[in-house]
Amino acid sequence: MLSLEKLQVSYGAVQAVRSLDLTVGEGELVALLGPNGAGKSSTIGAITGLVPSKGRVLLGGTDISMLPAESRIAKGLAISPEGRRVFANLTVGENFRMGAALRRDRAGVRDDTERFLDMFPVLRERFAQPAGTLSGGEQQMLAIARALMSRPRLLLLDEPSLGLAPLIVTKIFDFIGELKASGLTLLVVEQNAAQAMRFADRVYILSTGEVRFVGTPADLEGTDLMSVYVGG
Ligand SMILES: Nc1ncnc2c1ncn2[C@@H]1O[C@H](COP(=O)(O)OP(=O)(O)OP(=O)(O)O)[C@@H](O)[C@H]1O
Repeated sequence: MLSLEKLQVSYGAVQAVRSLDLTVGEGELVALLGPNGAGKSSTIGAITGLVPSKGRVLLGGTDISMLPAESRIAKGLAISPEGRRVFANLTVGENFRMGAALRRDRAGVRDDTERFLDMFPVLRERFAQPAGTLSGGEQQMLAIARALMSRPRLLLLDEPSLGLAPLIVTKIFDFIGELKASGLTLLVVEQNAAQAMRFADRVYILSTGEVRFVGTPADLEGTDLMSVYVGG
């Protein structure tokens, strides 16, 4: 579904990502782990087209490297950004509609809205409330639901656990597990390795812009890679 070939991201003299090769198969959940400054957000930015990069980004076999960010969304990419960036002044309902802005199937949009409100009942209670008044965990749920409203082929989740209480983090990852079970393809960037590994088929560990490990969570057991690079 996603293939990164020799991806490079530089900010002036800083090489944030160096020749990264990464794949996410259809229906797979891949976790991208690594310490602060490893290049995880830069990788996500390069996939969405919001950060300039070199190398190739293929979505479903099609090279999207040259496409602007909005065209990539139209091709089936969606992101729940780091820091739960919802439209704070818009209501929860309006955030849902923004996520579905490119869709023309009204009945489908209605059905999906109901589906995600069933999954996150608290968002139904807050439907008419400005998103900025939600708690951190509620905003994270909304950011994910909004991304899902575009009916993506591939969902990118950038640090869904950031700044949330452990109980909420577990809830968010339970939901991510449900999304995977429904057949969605996911790339999840996380500092919280234990949660990310619960449902991951494969794990990439990135440090200073380079891959240090690729394999299954089981392959990681018995190595000291987690404590060396991720601290857990
Ligand atoms: N706009 C920028 N200008 C200059 N350097 C940047 C910029 N954005 C990121 N960097 C640098 O690139 C490197 C990778 O940053 P990136 O944000 O991709 O890492 P990360 O793995 O997402 O880290 P974190 O987990 O702390 O969010 C870091 O050294 C960072 O300082």
